[in-house]
Amino acid sequence: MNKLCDVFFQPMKDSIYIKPFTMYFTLNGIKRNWDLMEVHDSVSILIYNVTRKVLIFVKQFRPAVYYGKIPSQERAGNVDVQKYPAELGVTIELCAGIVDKDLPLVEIAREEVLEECGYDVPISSLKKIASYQSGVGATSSKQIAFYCEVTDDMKIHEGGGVDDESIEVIEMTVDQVMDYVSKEHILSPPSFLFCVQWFLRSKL
Ligand SMILES: Nc1nc(=O)c2ncn([C@@H]3O[C@H](COP(=O)(O)OP(=O)(O)O[C@H]4O[C@H](CO)[C@@H](O)[C@H](O)[C@H]4O)[C@@H](O)[C@H]3O)c2[nH]1
Ligand SMILES: [Mg+2]
Repeated sequence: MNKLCDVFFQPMKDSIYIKPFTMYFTLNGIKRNWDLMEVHDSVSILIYNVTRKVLIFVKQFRPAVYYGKIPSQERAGNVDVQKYPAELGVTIELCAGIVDKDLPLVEIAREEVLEECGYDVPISSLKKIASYQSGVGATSSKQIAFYCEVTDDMKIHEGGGVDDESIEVIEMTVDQVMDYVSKEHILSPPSFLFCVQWFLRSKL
């Protein structure tokens, strides 16, 4: 249960996570410009616990998702959190993290599995599924998705993330995940959908 309060929005000041730019260019003789953001690349990991045959995901409050749930006319001043509770911004995602260190991607993926989900896995257990653009309209970052099988005895702590992260680790059976992805709208990113479909297609 997330306890949310004191919510308000402000135009962004300098950020180490997001750098906005306008790109000016001439393409096929036509002068144009495009507003975009530089963001970090990322890794994501689809984790399957073979001991109990469950997929491991993370549930977390996403400010950007929450923002999207607040009607524009109610974004000035403090947000009424009774009317707009934290749950509106809670997503189900793959374990994932930004590439903000000069380390091999597979090592960053291994660290995320440990920090967010509590499983201490060997590098050799991480298999690359795909590499793709995580955004194309406003951001240019790419994401590299891995698949990782774990066993119960690799679990060395509860997970939950580091520093101010507040992550809940959840487990779903194959039936539960099939049911979840067939809902009318799911609060999960496309990378989640893609990797789950990949799993259902190639691992079952
Ligand atoms: N953006 C931002 N603004 C802040 O003000 C801000 N303040 C702190 N941070 C820090 O950024 C890090 C974000 O956590 P992760 O490294 O675990 O990355 P994720 O948020 O899981 O994002 C991944 O997974 C997503 C789902 O697949 C994809 O969509 C993303 O592309 C992908 O990067 C944390 O250390 C957090 O403390 C901010 N980050
Ligand atoms: Mg993360």
